[in-house]
Amino acid sequence: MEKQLSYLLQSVEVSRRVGAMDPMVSRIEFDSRRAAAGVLFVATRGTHTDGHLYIDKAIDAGVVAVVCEQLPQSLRESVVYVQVENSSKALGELASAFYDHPSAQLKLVGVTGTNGKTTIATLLYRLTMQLGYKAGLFSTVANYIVDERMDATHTTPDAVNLNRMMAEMVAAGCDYCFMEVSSHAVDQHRIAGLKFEGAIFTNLTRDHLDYHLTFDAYLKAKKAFFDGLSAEAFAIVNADDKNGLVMLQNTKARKYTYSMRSMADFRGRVVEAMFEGMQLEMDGKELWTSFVGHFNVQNLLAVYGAAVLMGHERDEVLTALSALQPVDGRFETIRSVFGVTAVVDYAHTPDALKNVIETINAIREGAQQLITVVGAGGDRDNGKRPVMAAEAVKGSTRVILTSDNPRSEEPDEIIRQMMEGVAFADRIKVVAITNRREAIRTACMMAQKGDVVLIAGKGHETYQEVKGVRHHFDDREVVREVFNEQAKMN
Ligand SMILES: CC(=O)N[C@H]1[C@@H](OP(=O)(O)OP(=O)(O)OC[C@H]2O[C@@H](n3ccc(=O)[nH]c3=O)[C@H](O)[C@@H]2O)O[C@H](CO)[C@@H](O)[C@@H]1O[C@H](C)C(=O)N[C@@H](C)C(=O)N[C@H](CCC(=O)O)C(=O)O
Ligand SMILES: Nc1ncnc2c1ncn2[C@@H]1O[C@H](COP(=O)(O)OP(=O)(O)OP(=O)(O)O)[C@@H](O)[C@H]1O
Ligand SMILES: N[C@H](CCC[C@H](N)C(=O)O)C(=O)O
Ligand SMILES: [Mg+2]
Repeated sequence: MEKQLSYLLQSVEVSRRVGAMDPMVSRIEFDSRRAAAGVLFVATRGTHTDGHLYIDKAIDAGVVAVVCEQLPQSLRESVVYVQVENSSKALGELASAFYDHPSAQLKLVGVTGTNGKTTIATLLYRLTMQLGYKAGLFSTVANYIVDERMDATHTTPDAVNLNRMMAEMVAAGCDYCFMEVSSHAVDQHRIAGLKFEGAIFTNLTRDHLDYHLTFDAYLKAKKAFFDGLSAEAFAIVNADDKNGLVMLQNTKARKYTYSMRSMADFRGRVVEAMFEGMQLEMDGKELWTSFVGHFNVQNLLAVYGAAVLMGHERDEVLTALSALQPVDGRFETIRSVFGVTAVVDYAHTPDALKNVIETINAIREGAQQLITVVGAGGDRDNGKRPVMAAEAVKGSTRVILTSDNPRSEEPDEIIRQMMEGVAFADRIKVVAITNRREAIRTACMMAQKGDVVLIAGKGHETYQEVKGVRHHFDDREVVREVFNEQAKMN
């Protein structure tokens, strides 16, 4: 597949062009290490370095054209230079044009917010497939083209990979595509040039302040997604979150809300809750679902609302919702033969942790203990560490602080920072066990019949990242291992 440079540039606002040739472009790359003959190199500014520094290296590797924000001081004759105001944005637009605007050939729905994105996007994908359509998915856990699964490296891939995979979805006959839209992706224009049919907002609470620096900047990144929607798109937001309506302030899209508390276009409430699931009332009808927790009612309302707005029949959607199963690593329960329930959950923000703990406390019986095992990621927002520990202590009988992808940091230092959030009087409830396997083992050993062990933060992850190396690690495997040993010892 090749495209003429002039064709690609029709989708971009060009400030200046140097070089009269109109070469054929075989690929678009934004990393000079992948540059080669026939490539169009887009120089983008990053968080560690600046792609503009590698323009000459890319040319040495044979690229035919360079898109950049600033022209190099000395220009070479073998290439065409294209100057644009924002090259990250241009990258999205060029990638979209290169793959023949696949997002316009799909009904594309994006989900943003601090928590719930993976859950909602995955459930929409599964529900749509269940209704008989072909669909694609971009999520933190995995990407899908119809039934074909691919590991995901990011919550939202870069613009080139996004458009490449969307083109594959089109070729595979997909009508729909569901994707998570992370705040990083909006900020870095990974979604520039995409045509969205709909957008969903879940909630906004503390996370990623290492990157965005202030909560306001984080909010603005999420809102920019809604500001960029077209008038034909729908925007559906959680009215129970205080920033839900803020997302709708400047959007041209058709506006809808969902809520468990107030008047909204899509409403729902819990009739009965237990570990196995919830009986819900949605849109005036009752249904059984295999999900637990108030936050999942909000997630299911978002799924229901979006499905209805995409034109599916309400009753059919409710029937399909009832058949859906929880997403990998989200409130996954494992029972021991001694009546201990382990819950493995991806709660890695203070708000998610609070919600999961409240959910467990609402359904466990009073006399039983909740033992929480939790850590906080290295090289990520360190301000959330003490708050996560405080949330864990508030709702649990005992807490074991441990490691969760320390990355380049010292695990004990992360735990020390978490411990700072624990009031002196509560320290008696808390122990630190740096080795996550030992932490989980200890929690399972401490638990008695009827107790709940919450293992938070890693959910579906199958690795522990230490000093740049990913070691195989799976919370669920460790729990099963310990429970099996206990069963054998008996
Ligand atoms: C902080 C961040 O988001 N970084 C992303 C960003 O890279 P960067 O800004 O660090 O890039 P850089 O290293 O400064 O390089 C700048 C430019 O120079 C180019 N370069 C660099 C070196 C060279 O020799 N030649 C060259 O051309 C690079 O290709 C790049 O275009 O752009 C890259 C390409 O799109 C991403 O892979 C990378 O994600 C990193 C790996 C990452 O960890 N991102 C996380 C934080 C992230 O994106 N998370 C979100 C949300 C997670 C969630 O809550 O679910 C996600 O969507 O996954
Ligand atoms: N609507 C919600 N509100 C608050 N917490 C939620 C909600 N949905 C899920 N959670 C909690 O957040 C965790 C992560 O959920 P999910 O993976 O769906 O979120 P995400 O937005 O995709 O996260 P990430 O930013 O890491 O991709 C869950 O394991 C659960 O504890
Ligand atoms: N996508 C999020 C997930 C964090 C999950 C947690 N296990 C961690 O590694 O911090 C991030 O990269 O910040
Ligand atoms: Mg996600």
